[in-house]
Amino acid sequence: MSVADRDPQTQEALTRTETARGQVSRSKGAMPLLSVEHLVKNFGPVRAVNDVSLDLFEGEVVGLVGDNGAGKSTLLSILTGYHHADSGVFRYRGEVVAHTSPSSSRRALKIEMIYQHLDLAPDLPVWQNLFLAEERRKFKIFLDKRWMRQRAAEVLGELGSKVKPDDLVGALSGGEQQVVAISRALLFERDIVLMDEPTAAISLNKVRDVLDLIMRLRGLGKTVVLVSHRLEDILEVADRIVILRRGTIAQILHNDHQMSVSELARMMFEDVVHSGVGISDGESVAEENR
Ligand SMILES: Nc1ncnc2c1ncn2[C@@H]1O[C@H](COP(=O)(O)OP(=O)(O)OP(=O)(O)O)[C@@H](O)[C@H]1O
Repeated sequence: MSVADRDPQTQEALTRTETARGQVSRSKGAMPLLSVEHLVKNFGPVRAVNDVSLDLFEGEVVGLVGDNGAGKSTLLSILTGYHHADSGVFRYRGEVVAHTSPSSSRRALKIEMIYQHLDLAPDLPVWQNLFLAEERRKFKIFLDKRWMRQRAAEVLGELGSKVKPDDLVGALSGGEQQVVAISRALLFERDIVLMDEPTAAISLNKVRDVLDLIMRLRGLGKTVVLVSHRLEDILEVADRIVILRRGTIAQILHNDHQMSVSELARMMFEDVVHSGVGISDGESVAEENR
């Protein structure tokens, strides 16, 4: 598509990505928290992730968007160690990390994944859910319940939640359960929180709470990667928006909070990578970042 074929609204939005490119360049001095370089993942003949390079910085919210099948979930599942990349490099604070498993994701890359269907045990209280499989023991034998309850109360407080450590998870609302899942990131001092469609399964009036929670995490210096089909949520909270198309980063936009949902949707589906209007394609932006 030529520049002349593009409607004015889209052209205006595209021009704004020039600013995105500049902003990313200006952050050149900052060391990325996590860099992925040239990630590739094939499922048989399907290339789900195709040469993806991306830097994540401390205390930013990155919205990851794309059509169905664009590769969003696969990219997240590589970051969580659930899937292995066929090739690619991971750097945490500049150091190359051999990232091969969910445990290396949590411990070496400091990533916590919040799944859409929150992976919580409804019959257990909040504090037990928080420490599930990572309980603290006294003298290596007895569960240190007092300490765990106290830590649980502290992190819930940091997130500004009214949820109590002894509340039964099954009795909490969807939004409150999100708080519990996210609390684990604080408890175990993860740096990066990946969220896959966190607002898809909750009632509309609780969406606000989840978006506030994301902003609170950002305020605490955490990096959040948010995958969502609700573009209005992405536009509200993301600092940068990464558009994936057929496994490739098509664009990285700086969110100036001026873009409309329809503009972003148009950019998701419009083939602009090779349009020659100076739009930052993923690879060149990632290169600039380094
Ligand atoms: N386990 C798998 N086996 C085979 N193909 C897969 C597998 N997981 C994903 N794919 C394929 O990889 C591509 C990317 O899928 P992925 O689920 O990552 O996309 P997505 O952007 O998350 O899509 P959606 O928004 O629909 O969840 C698709 O073509 C999909 O069919």
